[in-house]
Amino acid sequence: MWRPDGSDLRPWKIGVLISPKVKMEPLRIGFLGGGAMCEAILRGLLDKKVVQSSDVWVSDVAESRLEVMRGLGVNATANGRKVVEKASVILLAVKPDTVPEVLRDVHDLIKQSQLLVSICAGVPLQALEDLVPDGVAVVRVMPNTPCLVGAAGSAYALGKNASLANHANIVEAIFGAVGLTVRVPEKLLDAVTGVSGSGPAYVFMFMEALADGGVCAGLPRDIAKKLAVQTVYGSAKMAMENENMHLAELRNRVESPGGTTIAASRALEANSFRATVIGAVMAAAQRSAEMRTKPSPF
Ligand SMILES: NC(=O)C1=CN([C@@H]2O[C@H](COP(=O)(O)OP(=O)(O)OC[C@H]3O[C@@H](n4cnc5c(N)ncnc54)[C@H](O)[C@@H]3O)[C@@H](O)[C@H]2O)C=CC1
Ligand SMILES: O=C(O)[C@@H]1CCC=N1
Repeated sequence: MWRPDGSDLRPWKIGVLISPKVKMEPLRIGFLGGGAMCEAILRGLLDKKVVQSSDVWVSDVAESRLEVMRGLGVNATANGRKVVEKASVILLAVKPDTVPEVLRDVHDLIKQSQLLVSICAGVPLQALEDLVPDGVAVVRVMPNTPCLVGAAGSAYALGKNASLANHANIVEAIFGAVGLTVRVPEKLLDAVTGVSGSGPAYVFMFMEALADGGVCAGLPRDIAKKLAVQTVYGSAKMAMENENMHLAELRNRVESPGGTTIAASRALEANSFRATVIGAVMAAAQRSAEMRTKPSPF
């Protein structure tokens, strides 16, 4: 269950809550890749005190990223092998096309007692399992950048060696501390990427356009931005607090007969707003599926 403030979601408590038989050690997390997502997850975990900074190791090839990590008080190194030696959970957070070389470099160090968690878009469990020693548990997670503020939406799928009682518990402890988590069959992770993995970008774009609309209608930019962001935040809060109500019902309550909102809704429909958003989700989901065979050229 998601608790927006992340309270009482420390891993040992999760272990007790979900399965009284599971006794979990404090997490030692090793990130391979210290970029934007590592930072978002890590800041969220440190903020919620799910791990101590001394129990976190991060490797990156960029010195500038290692500096950022040292600034967070965690152990930072250019050597991924040191990270794997220390961690109980290895969190793979490099770009998808870098995954094979990064895992080959540490292959001989990975033990069956460790869990590999990959957040890399489009990289299948089978490919990950082929890159680690036999029997090692692997979980694929698709989180999103709101990890940073404890409001992520993450979905995960368990690999063939990962168990519900143990490995799902660990993943829930990590990603549940920084937002909502759901378990899905792996085949749905491309769709998840289209909705929530990439989703924050569409929402930021929408807020930007909403603010621009305000400026177009005469508002000063700072006021337009504040109102646009608050409107998205307040609407999301209402949708969460009325989860049994259809989203169209919430919309209809704003649309007074003959009023301003229905005029705007008509303009949005005339410009295929919903079809455009659905098309964007499909484009991201298709790109996620395609990344298995066509990696990024960049
Ligand atoms: N950015 C997002 O919103 C989301 C990203 N993801 C996934 O997370 C992964 C990371 O994405 P970002 O953090 O956005 O990318 P990023 O480019 O910010 O971070 C990747 C980091 O890996 C480092 N790196 C490159 N080669 C390395 C190596 N051999 N060893 C160690 N580090 C190395 C880079 O220097 C960089 O700092 C990707 O696979 C992406 O698909 C998943 C969900 C959301
Ligand atoms: O754009 C990307 O490929 C990554 C995966 C999900 C969000 N960002």
